[in-house]
Amino acid sequence: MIADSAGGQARGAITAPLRIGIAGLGTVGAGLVKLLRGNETIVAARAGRPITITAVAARDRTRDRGVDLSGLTWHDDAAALATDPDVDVVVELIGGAEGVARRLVTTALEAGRPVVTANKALIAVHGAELAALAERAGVPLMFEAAVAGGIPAIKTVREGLAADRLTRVGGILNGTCNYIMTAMRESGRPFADVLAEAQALGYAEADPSTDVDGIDAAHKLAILAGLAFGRPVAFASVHVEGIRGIDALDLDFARALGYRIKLLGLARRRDDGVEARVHPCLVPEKAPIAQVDGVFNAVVVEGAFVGRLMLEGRGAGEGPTATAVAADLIDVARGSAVPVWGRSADGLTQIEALPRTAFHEEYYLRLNVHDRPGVIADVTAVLRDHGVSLRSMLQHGRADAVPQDGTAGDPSVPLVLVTHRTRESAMMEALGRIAALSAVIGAPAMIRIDPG
Ligand SMILES: NC(=O)C1=CN([C@@H]2O[C@H](COP(=O)(O)OP(=O)(O)OC[C@H]3O[C@@H](n4cnc5c(N)ncnc54)[C@H](OP(=O)(O)O)[C@@H]3O)[C@@H](O)[C@H]2O)C=CC1
Ligand SMILES: N[C@@H](CC=O)C(=O)O
Ligand code: NA
Repeated sequence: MIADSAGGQARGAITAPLRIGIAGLGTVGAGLVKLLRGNETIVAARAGRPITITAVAARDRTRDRGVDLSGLTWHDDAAALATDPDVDVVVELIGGAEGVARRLVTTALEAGRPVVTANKALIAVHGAELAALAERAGVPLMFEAAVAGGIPAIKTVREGLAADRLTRVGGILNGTCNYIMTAMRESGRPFADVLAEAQALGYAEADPSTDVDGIDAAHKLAILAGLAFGRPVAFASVHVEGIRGIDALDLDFARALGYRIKLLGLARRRDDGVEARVHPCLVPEKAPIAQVDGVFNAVVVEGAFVGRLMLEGRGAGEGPTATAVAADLIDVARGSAVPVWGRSADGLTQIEALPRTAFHEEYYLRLNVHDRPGVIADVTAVLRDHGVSLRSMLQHGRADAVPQDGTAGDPSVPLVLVTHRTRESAMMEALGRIAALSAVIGAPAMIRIDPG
């Protein structure tokens, strides 16, 4: 009986190994095999019994994964792990909100098997229904690796801070994007080169656009916000922007203004609802989060009683992620289980996040403008009309070379404006009008400013 074997240590009677089946033997799956074997004694001592791998599944049986799989049952259909009689706990490390990962997790929970997964897409999109399934079956569904890799983010928010009313959660939640922007800033290397490096290091998702378009960070933010605010956040309501629009010029201007650019996830409880969004932000370079570089993530939480805390650690890669998966397995082996969203799934409804028109921020704007008299007056007149107040302005010299739009006429120059706090609805309207000015070339760049 799974319930007995999973609850062994609590009753102090069962020392039989916890038998696990691993679906997915890529970066995380192979990393987990190495960790469980390399730290076998430590893991057994902390789990109260050995954790042994009995079965595995992946697509390509012939691929060398750098780990010895002899003696393990191989399943061509990963979903078969859910009903393998020699598997007590299913470990899902394939990825994706749909397809075989969803089928495997659903079938395993329906069959009364505990599940451990690193799959943020699955939990962010289907977390409410999976929580209900897990609760009905009375088995744990664990996903520490899904958010911020090796940082114990789930445990901290759901258990460590369970007594507080949390008001804010978020941070740097994607290692690939942070790695790319750090390298671009420090060495001026091109986006594509650094992305290829992040993929080779095992940081990126199977489809790296999930990382660079902000979706992976949004999955993690939706999960964190759901835990912090007690109800899952409807994933489709999370506002998402990635890093493709960040130009090397913006990194330089940010530096000149005393900021760094970070892709941040921000979820806040407000009187009128919950904000949940992912987008690049300028953060003051002295803010602790601005110092979090490379593959490192930072999880920031604020609560009425606890105040503010920030956890920092590696957010992606084999070792850190495998550590988080193994920690969940140790919890399952010990018989400790916490409700998926920190409270009963019965009647749990989703939160719809507020639309972007409700945001209220300071903004950095970069325009490419024809360098001719009256341009600044035209731009500032639009901002005035929409009640947007300017804090500072930067124009780097005069471009006396060829115009950037390739046409004859005035040369073009970047013009950078920083505003005071304003409603995003006003900023959106103003930007629409600014983009239509004859002196403005192409689409303006807009990046929000966060105190960090
Ligand atoms: N990489 C990281 O740093 C982190 C990843 N995660 C999450 O962990 C999970 C795994 O990520 P990662 O290890 O990087 O991914 P990889 O792409 O490295 O590995 C995916 C594995 O899944 C297997 N697989 C894919 N499709 C199928 C299928 N239809 N049936 C059976 N097996 C399949 C692949 O098989 P084969 O090898 O034969 O092709 C491969 O072994 C994802 O949910 C990811 O979001 C979470 C935190 C960090
Ligand atoms: N692709 C993700 C991996 C971990 O979640 C990232 O880069 O952070
Ligand atoms: Na984690």
